[in-house]
Amino acid sequence: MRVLSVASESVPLIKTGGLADVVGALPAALAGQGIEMRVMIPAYHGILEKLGAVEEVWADWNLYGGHARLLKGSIGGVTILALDAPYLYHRPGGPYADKGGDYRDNPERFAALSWAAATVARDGTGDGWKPEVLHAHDWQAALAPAYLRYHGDGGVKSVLTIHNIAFQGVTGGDRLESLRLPWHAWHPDQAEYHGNLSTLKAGLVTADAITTVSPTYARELMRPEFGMGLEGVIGARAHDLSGILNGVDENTWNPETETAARPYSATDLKPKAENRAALIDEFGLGDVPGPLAIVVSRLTWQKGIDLLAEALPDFIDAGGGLVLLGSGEHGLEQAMHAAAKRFPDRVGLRIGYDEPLAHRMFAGGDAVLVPSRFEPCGLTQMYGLKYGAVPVVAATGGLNDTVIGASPASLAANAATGIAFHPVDGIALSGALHQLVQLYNDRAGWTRLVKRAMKAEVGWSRPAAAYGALYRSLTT
Ligand SMILES: Nc1ncnc2c1ncn2[C@@H]1O[C@H](COP(=O)(O)OP(=O)(O)O[C@H]2O[C@H](CO)[C@@H](O)[C@H](O)[C@H]2O)[C@@H](O)[C@H]1O
Repeated sequence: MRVLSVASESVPLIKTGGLADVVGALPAALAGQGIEMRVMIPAYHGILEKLGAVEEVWADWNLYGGHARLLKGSIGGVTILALDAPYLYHRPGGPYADKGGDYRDNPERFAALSWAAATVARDGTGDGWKPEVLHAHDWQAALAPAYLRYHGDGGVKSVLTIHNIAFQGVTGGDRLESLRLPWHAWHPDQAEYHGNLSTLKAGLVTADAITTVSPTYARELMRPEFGMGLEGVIGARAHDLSGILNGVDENTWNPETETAARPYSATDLKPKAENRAALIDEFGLGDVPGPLAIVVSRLTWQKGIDLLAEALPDFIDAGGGLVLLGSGEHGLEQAMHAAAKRFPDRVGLRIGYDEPLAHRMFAGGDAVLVPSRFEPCGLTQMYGLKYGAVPVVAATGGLNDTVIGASPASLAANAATGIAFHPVDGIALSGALHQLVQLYNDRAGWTRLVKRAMKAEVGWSRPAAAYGALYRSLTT
């Protein structure tokens, strides 16, 4: 089976968040299911250089205002279709924004990506490749299923995956025509959204199947607290919605083959203790008698970083330490700067984006904190499991599906793999950090917990089988 995956980012070419990890990992994961997946992304500045030799497989003289070409290349064994439209994608800033804020033509930039995807899915590419399924990710690609529905699908089925409902591609209704949507799409049952247009909604009402990245988030999305205005639309499609957990790329995230730190395994944890000491040195901390917690995250309200700032003093008081890597909202960066200044021996901070450092942190940390207010799936708690950095998570979304929280019962049954707290507020997080210190201080019990976490299944084989089954159910 052939599947065209279309998204705004994919590792190793371009990444701003977890979406890129998942889009980049799917093709290799699905190859084992007999599925040939090609990935279509915009050819942002610098992408073609990374691809090397490319072949033109489609072109359009007027794709939302210019001449666009689809260039086939490959990276890491994955076939990439890069949409080369410099008038849309060659910008000095990031993929969505620069210092001045979001690009004003984002709706058209990603409509163009969606249009190209729908067109080549329907008609095939110049090298004779035609998919049976188009798999679109998030609002940036969500118009692709809509174009198939409104302009003819040529027998191609569509799947739309929601990685984060907070981003809905909302724009003015006056863009209906410029986004090549028909007049009948301007309707509350279609793309109209409270007097505006939502590209995500357009995809949600037109895709043959909808997925999101965990079973718990699939259920949460139908509730007003999580659906962010789209709960009714999603509820109406409950029969076509499934939650498929993300996996972790175990070639990249594997303590046994780690190159950024000393490699280790569940049967030989000694190097992990050396990594811990090296991490404490790297951040210039003093003695940390309790657990050394890590955070690798975008610093946003979603990720509960403000709750962490609130709960931190008690944790430090109980002997804990924290190293944090991330960037994001100014106020949250300031709050973490203040904490690092207040507890220079126990709190280390690195504002920025640094993958090798992230590896060193998981390899040396005792626990990873993920206090998210909502979390569709979450990847860092799974890296934490794999690396024996025990996850301390809010019991929401995919965090709820991947971590078995410690309780007297789950510990006695030898089942716990982390700590889960609810409700998602500073008091409950403080309680969870208190539990972390207690568990850590029972050294034999702690080692058992670390080893159990490291055995949790977080790879791609199960999710890949679920996607394979979904594609087959649509095409047979
Ligand atoms: N400063 C930094 N330096 C280095 N690496 C950093 C970093 N900040 C973040 N990262 C990395 O970026 C990725 C973030 O992925 P997440 O799944 O945790 O969240 P995100 O909210 O971006 O993704 C959304 O999509 C994904 C994919 O479906 C869902 O898992 C998630 O719940 C949803 O919110 C991880 O690989 C993490 O290690």
